[in-house]
Parts: sequence; structure tokens; C-alpha cells
Amino acid sequence: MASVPPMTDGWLAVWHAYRLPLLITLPTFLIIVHVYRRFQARSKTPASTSIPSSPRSISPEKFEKLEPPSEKPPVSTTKTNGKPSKSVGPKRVQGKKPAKTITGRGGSDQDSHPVSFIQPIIFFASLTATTERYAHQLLEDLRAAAQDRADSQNRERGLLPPQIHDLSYIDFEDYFVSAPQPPATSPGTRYVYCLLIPTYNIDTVLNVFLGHLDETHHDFRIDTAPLSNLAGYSVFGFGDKEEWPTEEEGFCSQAKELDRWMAKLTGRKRAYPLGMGDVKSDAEASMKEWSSGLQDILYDILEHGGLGEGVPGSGDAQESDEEDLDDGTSDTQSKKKNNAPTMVDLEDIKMNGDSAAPIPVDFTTAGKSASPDASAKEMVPKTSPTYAALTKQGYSIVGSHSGVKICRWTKSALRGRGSCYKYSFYGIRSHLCMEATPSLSCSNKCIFCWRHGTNPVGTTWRWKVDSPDLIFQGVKEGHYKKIKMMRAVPGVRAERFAEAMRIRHCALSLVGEPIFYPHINRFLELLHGEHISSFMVCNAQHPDQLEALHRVTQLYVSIDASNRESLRKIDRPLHRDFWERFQRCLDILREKRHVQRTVFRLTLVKGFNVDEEVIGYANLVEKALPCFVEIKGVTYCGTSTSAGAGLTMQNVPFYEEISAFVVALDQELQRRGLQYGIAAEHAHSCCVLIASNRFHVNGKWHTRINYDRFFELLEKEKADGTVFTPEDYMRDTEDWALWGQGGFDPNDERVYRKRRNKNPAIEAAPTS
Ligand SMILES: Cc1cc2nc3c(=O)[nH]c(=O)nc-3n(C[C@H](O)[C@H](O)[C@H](O)COP(=O)(O)O)c2cc1C
Ligand code: SF4
Repeated sequence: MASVPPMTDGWLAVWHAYRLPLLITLPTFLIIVHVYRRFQARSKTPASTSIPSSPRSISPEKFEKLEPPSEKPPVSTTKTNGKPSKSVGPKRVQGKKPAKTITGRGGSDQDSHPVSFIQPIIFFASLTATTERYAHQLLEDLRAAAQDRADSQNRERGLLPPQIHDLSYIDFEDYFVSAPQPPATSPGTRYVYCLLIPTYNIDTVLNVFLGHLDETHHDFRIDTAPLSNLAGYSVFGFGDKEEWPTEEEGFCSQAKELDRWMAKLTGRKRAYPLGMGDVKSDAEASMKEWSSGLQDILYDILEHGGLGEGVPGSGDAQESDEEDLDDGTSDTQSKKKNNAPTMVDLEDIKMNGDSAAPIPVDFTTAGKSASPDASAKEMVPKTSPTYAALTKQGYSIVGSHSGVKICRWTKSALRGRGSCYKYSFYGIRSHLCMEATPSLSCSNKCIFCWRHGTNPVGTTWRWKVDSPDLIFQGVKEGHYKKIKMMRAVPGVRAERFAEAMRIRHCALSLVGEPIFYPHINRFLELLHGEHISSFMVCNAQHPDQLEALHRVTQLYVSIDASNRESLRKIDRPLHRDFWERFQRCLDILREKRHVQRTVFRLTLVKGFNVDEEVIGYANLVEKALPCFVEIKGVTYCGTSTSAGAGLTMQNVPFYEEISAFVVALDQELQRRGLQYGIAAEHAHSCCVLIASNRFHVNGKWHTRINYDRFFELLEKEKADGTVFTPEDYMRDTEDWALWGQGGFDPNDERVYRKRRNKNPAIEAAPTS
């Protein structure tokens, strides 16, 4: 038998002596290492993980008392040499390559859960503490709003106290590669990013941040709109106008850039327009206005479950016009262009010569009675093709015979790109103007009418009559709804958007004949009661109604021709005695000229009503002695109606031709000793104004309106019968609007549409 070697013997002895402690110590050590490693993995600071804390992981009871953790808000403060901790260097991408898609508004997974809570998250960057101060002010405002509006009855819905993060100290990937996910306990929570940044033309953290957004958008492994799960975002920028006076020169340029990147990354979920403040003047006021507008939107999102649907020219990515191509968002748009919806703006039909011809409906009957009858039918029933055609073109139909629509100039003014000619001539700022009519029906079928073809026509009112109050409330509601939809459009200015939420003017001229409405005077009273000025356009076919019409701020008649034959060809009136009606209207206008501002509106159609008609128009002016004569070129409609009447692009006059006509008319008026002169122009929309010398005071034209004065005088007249004249509420014309100066407000940015004919007459858009 072999013996065990002494060495082995020794080891065995050691094993037997220590096996028990060894068997206990080793597993214990392994367990400790394992636990330690798990602990390490979880022990990052909250600022570096930074997924927004779960608002609804707290019970509703607790939420009622929910206060931000301490007096100091939860600002991320993990600093790494003043630079973002992990944002520089290559981006970490986890998971599978996602499909390269753009998630549109409302297209997220979260949408299966109705919105119950809005969690605002404020992000800011600041080098010299200005922006930081405002960010904390916003934090306080939103916190107060959350508390004020906390609905103790409904603990399952509401605005949560905001979170705040300094962009210098967060990891961008935590917030700007994908949107925060709502907590499992509250899947209806939606996040809104409120971003406040200054602009620096030197290298700062802002460049790193903007670079990160650029990289994220262009990273082929990431969805181009990875933040589309956000409920919305809005940006406010701070800059210095003393050094950088205009946006072109760099004022708030980084805020503008941030707004554009966020639009792309969120799939255009701009909840509120970009706000901008000059730190040396209006920053505080602008910020206050922006903050209050933003709060309204947060509640809108809660109430309606999202940012809302789009209308032509609204925030809908699919409907942005060509101008948007300039704003750097073109890549998303071009992709969308092919599946553009069937929604077409009537102006665009005209401008583009689109063949989507509106559906003509003729309601003409031999009926003579103008008295509204209880059993009468609706003028535009909801089920009618007229209703469908008008709504498709962006009109909101109110009741059964009224309509409202926002015009292209209102959209343009909201973006700081200029107002219509009525701003140059009369001081109407287009974003404060509502275009409406209480009668969609008209008694003419003018060949150039850009509204023609979709509206009913008739010689008498024989439809059900809606109350003026219903119409007034309805048109205001419709207008505000459409303005609100504009908030997501690139370039809409926060301050103009806020101003637009208070209508100051009403152009009663949309489609149809407003004076046709039996309660037009009561409707005017409602407008004036809210200090909304009234511009009323009539077709000179309803002398009885014109005579009975109460005071308006400015009264128009359309003068589409200077003689009977020409008028018949152009206006194609339904009344057989159209010329006599027209003449009577001129007599009435003459009588009213010292009571209200009266205006002739001439629309020049080359080959129809221009050549050799100067004398004829001068005769009409001599007859009615209007306060003003507006002369504008026709805009080409491209509808079957205009084509059928033989109207082509050749009939659109050049601006030089309009100017030549105006000069000839002016000379003819002078020759007759009539006291008129060429006062103002708006070359952009091919429009020139001849005014009576009554509005030429102290060597200066006074074609504008003092609206406050108008309402003062109106109220006094109502109270004690003191009558007043148009001269009592005139105001001087701006220098840039005078004849020869072009008429474009230098404070606005002029944008030339691409692919447009450079001929200014064709560039012109219809105005009411
Ligand atoms: C070096 C420097 C560059 C600046 N560049 C711009 C600029 O390009 N555009 C602008 O609108 N403001 C510019 N400003 C003004 C700042 O944006 C403004 O002072 C802002 O309030 C600073 O915010 P903060 O205090 O939060 O850092 C600049 C300021 C400095 C000091
Ligand atoms: S075009 Fe008409 S509706 Fe539009 S802003 Fe000018 S006046 Fe108002």
C-alpha cells in the first residue's frame, strides 16, 4: 500500500483545521461584492439621471399638498468645469435603430391615455444670471398657477408644480434624445418644455446645446422627431437690442434657432409662439405676457387633450405655406407636401390658378318678400354643398347664414410680415382684424369675385334669420379659435399673438352682402359696444338698406364700372334695375359723407373697366363726393366663373398701369375743380388711395382713423345726441404710407414669395 506524501499530509491538516471559517467567509465576501456593485449602479445623483420625477407616483392626497421639495426649486447643479457633464463627445445610443419617421402632432403612444396632468419643465441657460432670474420668476408663476387652479374635487387632473433645470448641469440625453415617459401610475401625464435662453455670439454652453439638438435630429439611428411625445414646448429668448437692434443683425438669434430645432424634434408641437425680450427695455413685460399666454395654453391642453387641430396656415405641418420654406423647417415640410390635404385657401386657389372650382349654388327666386318668415329655410344648411365648400375653404359658418375667416394678412401680421393696405391707409393692424359677414348671400355674381361660386345668391332675404347676438358670439368664437390655431406657425410673434386675442376691427366684407342681413344695425351696435370698429362694404344694390344703415366707422360701396353696360358685364347683377339702384346708392352716399367716412372701392380689370373710363369714374365721384377713392388691381381668381367670363392673367393690371390710371383720374378731378389728391399707396397689394382735401390738414394727409376718438364720439352721441363728422376722428398718415413711399411699414419684414411672378399686381392678394 502506497503511503501519503508528507506535503499532502500537511495541506490536509491545514484544510481540516480551517475549513469552517473559510466556508463561511468566502460566500459572505462574494455576497458583499455583489451588493456593492448593485448599489454603485443606482447611486448616480438625481441631476445626472434626471428623468423627471414621477408626479403621480404620489397619491392624489399627497399631491394636494404637493410642494416643491424645498424653498429652493429642484435645480440641477452637478457642475463639471462649467460644462455640461456628459453632453460633449459621441452620443450614446441604446436600443435598436428606430424607423426614420416624423411623428406628427398627437401621433404618440401616449395618446391612448387621455391627458390628466401637465408637467411643465423649465430649462434655462444663463451666463450673467439675467435669464436665470426670469426662469425662477416663471417657476414661481407656474407654481402659483398650479396652486390657484388646483381642483380639489378633481384630483385626477391638473397642472403639476413645475420642475426647473439649468442646461449647463443636465445631461442633454436625459431630456433631448427622447421625451420623458409618464410614470406607470399616471400614464396620462404629459410634459411641456418651457425653454428660456439668452443669445451669445461667442462660444458658450448654448452652442453645445444647439449642436446636440442638431445632431439628434440628423442622427440616422434616432427618429427625426424623438420628442413628439411631449405635449408641447415654447421658447423665450433674451437679447440686447442696443447692440443687436434687429433679428437680422442677431437679436435673439439663438432663441430662434432653438425654437426651430424644437419644432423639428417635437414634430411641430410649438405650444406658444417664440417670445423675445430686450434685456434693456421690454424683457420683463414681454416675459410676463408670454408666461400668461403659455399658462392659458397649458390649460387648453388639459381641457382639450392636446394642442388642437390645424387649419390652413395654422400649426398643422401639412399646411404651411411657401414662406415657411425659409425658416429652416423645409425638410419636414417637403416630405409632407405630397400628401397635402384637400383643404385649400380660397386666396391660394386664386393665386395658383388651382382648378379646384368651388360649387356654385344659386338661390335666386322670383319671390319678392323681404320679410323673414318663421317657416323659412336655412340659407346654408349644414348638409348643403355650399356649407361643405365654404368650410373646406376655411370659413367657419356661424348659425345658418353668417361666416368668419382669417385672411392671409392677419396671418402675415401675426408673423411680423406686414399688414394689408388698410393699415397703411387707415391704421388697421391686420392681426387685430376679424373678417366676417352676417349674410353669406349676395345679389351680384361679379366675374372677379374671389368668393364667388361658393356663396348663395338672391335678390331678397327669404331665409331663416339668426339673432344678432348669436352671430356676434359665433363670429368672435370662430375668429379666436382660428387665431389660436396660428400659435404653432413658425414665425408667429408672441406679442402679436397676445394682441390678436382682442379683436379691434371688423371688416364686414367676407363673402356675400352684409347689408342684406335684416338686423344689421343691431349687429353693428354689438360690435361698437365692444369697441370693435366697423368697415362695411356694400355692392351698391340695396339703397333702402343703405339709407337705413346706422353709423359705421367707414362705409364702402364697390364701384366696379363707370357705366351701365360695363357694370352689367362685370357685376352680373341679379336685379333688373341694377343701374338705378346703383345710382340711388351714390345719392345716399353723398348725403352720408358728412356723417361717416364714405369710400368708393374701384377694382380695375384690364380690358373691362379701365380703358377710357376715367371720365366715367370722375362723373361718379362728382355725384357722390366720397371721402376716399380706393383703387386696386383685380387679383386673378382662376375659377371657372372668371374663366367663363373671359378673365385671364392678361386682365390683371401692372402696378404701373394702376398708378397711371390713378394719376389720370386725379387730374380729371382737379380739372373739374373737385378737391381731391393722391394721398397714400400700398404697392405690395397694388392699391392706391385718392382722398378728399377734407383730410388734408396743415399740409399733411390725415387718412388714418383715431379709433379711440371714434368710440368716444359715438358714446357721446348716444348719450346726448352730439353729432360728429368724419373729420372729428381722423389721424395723420404715416410718412412711409404716403404716395411715392411704397406703403410698407419699415418695422415689418417684407417677404417675397418664391416662385411668384415678380409683377406686383399678380403678387397682390385679395383684401376684404
Ligand atoms: C459677449 C456677448 C455676446 C452677446 N451676443 C448677443 C447676440 O448675438 N444677440 C443678442 O440679442 N444678445 C447678445 N448678447 C446680450 C445677451 O444675450 C444679454 O445680455 C442676456 O441678457 C444675457 O443673459 P444672461 O445674463 O442670462 O447670460 C450678448 C452679450 C454678451 C456679453
Ligand atoms: S384684408 Fe380685410 S380682413 Fe384682412 S386684415 Fe385687411 S381689412 Fe382685415
